[in-house]
Amino acid sequence: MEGMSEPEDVVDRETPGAAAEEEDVLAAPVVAVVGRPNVGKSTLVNRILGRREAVVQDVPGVTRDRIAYDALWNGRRFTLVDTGGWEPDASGLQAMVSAQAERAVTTADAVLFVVDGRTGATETDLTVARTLRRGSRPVVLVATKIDDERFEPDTAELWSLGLGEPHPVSGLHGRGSGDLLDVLLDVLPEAPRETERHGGPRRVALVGRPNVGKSSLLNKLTGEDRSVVDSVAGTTVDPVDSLVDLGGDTWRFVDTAGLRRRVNQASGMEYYASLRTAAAIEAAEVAVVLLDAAERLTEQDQRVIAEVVDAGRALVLAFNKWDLVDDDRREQLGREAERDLARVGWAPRVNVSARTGRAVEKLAGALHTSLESWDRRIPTGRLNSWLTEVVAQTPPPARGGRSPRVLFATQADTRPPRFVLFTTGFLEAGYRRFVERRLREDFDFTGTPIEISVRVREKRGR
Ligand SMILES: Nc1nc2c(ncn2[C@@H]2O[C@H](COP(=O)(O)OP(=O)(O)OP(=O)(O)O)[C@@H](O)[C@H]2O)c(=O)[nH]1
Ligand SMILES: Nc1nc2c(ncn2[C@@H]2O[C@H](COP(=O)(O)OP(=O)(O)OP(=O)(O)O)[C@@H](O)[C@H]2O)c(=O)[nH]1
Repeated sequence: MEGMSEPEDVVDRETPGAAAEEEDVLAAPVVAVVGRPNVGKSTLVNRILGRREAVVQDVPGVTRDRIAYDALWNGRRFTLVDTGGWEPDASGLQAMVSAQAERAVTTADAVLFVVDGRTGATETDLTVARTLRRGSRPVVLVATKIDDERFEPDTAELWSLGLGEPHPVSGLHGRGSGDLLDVLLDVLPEAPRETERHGGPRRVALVGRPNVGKSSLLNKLTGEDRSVVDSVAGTTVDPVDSLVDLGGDTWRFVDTAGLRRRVNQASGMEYYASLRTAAAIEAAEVAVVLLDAAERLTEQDQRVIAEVVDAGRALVLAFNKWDLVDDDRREQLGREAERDLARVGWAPRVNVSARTGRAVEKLAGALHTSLESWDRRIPTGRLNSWLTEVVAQTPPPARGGRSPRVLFATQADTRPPRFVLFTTGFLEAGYRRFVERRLREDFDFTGTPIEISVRVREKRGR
């Protein structure tokens, strides 16, 4: 930049157009940036983006800990996901960064693992490296803050992480970032992620507050005698999944080790339990939130549900312990659900009993329904003819004497369905909710959250 050592301009200055290229954006492979706080992730991301900071996912409250950007290098597009922004917590830092790495491994096509090149590898870095080595995604090891060649020899030590060659860069000045991106593109899959989606069983998270019967249900689903496959006792970051045959399909219940090892649920493990819940949801495509039908719905139930929705995963609500539910309780539960579960009125519900095995096969149907909605794409043409009609019937409310016009819409993504409305002005949240309700009525999005964002288009001066 300011005449420092070999400044590199890392970004092609081509600006991606809005709607016409939406498909390309979709197909772009995903690169997750993982690393401890303060190692220079954000600086590196900004360097790669040329400080354009094109926020793709700008819906507040939806992606608290992940921000995705469109990036372009040598004519190839990819989506860069900055997984930073954790509040470091003295006791939990290692676990948090590890969980973040686990998510990256399950959700990204490649990982940029960022280590402070001057500090060297810390305990946390070693733990993360272990997680990344176990995953199947290519990892590019980045040693940051190498502002000039004097520091370069220090980075050799990072070979010890077992992730191959460390790539020294200076996010601040750009040094080495071009080479890094070349290496990254080499390991990135050419094919869009879509092609990968059809391999393997679909991933399910079984979550819920303590004592709702998660272990019991899992045991029912897998058979009580199924041996615990995890051999590393006492670790909290090992994701161990269970394969479950249900309704003629095999499902991968993710991160179920904690459910099997009761010993881990001793006192003081609440923090880890919540971390696990978050990691399982992130790793899954659909979450079954288990509720205790015999008891009142609680705040904690609501929180778990909100976590699933905020993470953008498909959702199934399962009321467990149905063997304890009599007519009175059933009526009461109906009222509670109407009041407390209105926000997820779109989620399929099944009433099960882990104890008796009642209706557990019905879970399969609900899982399929939710996942189909989660995957659903409405072609742009159809979406727009529908939208024209909806807007004509009920135009957006005027603000300051003017009514914003809705120009067109596109479904920018699936899993979950994300829609972008292009408008001439601000659209109130109420109107967005109205559009969501109509979308649900007309296109059946049972079981999936929907995101709607609005882009205000500049006038073209005519
Ligand atoms: N000298 C030097 N300092 C850097 C470099 N990259 C980052 N830093 C500094 O390191 C500090 C942390 O950088 P960030 O990019 O915010 O680190 P981060 O990993 O995103 O941190 P979190 O937001 O906590 O995840 C800042 O003070 C940066 O200015 C670099 O290449 N050289
Ligand atoms: N009557 C009845 N009891 C059940 C049922 N499912 C689980 N329970 C009981 O509820 C209690 C909690 O079940 P768990 O399977 O340990 O619940 P959990 O959600 O795994 O609990 P944590 O490990 O604390 O998170 C146990 O006493 C179970 O026997 C059910 O369908 N009917």
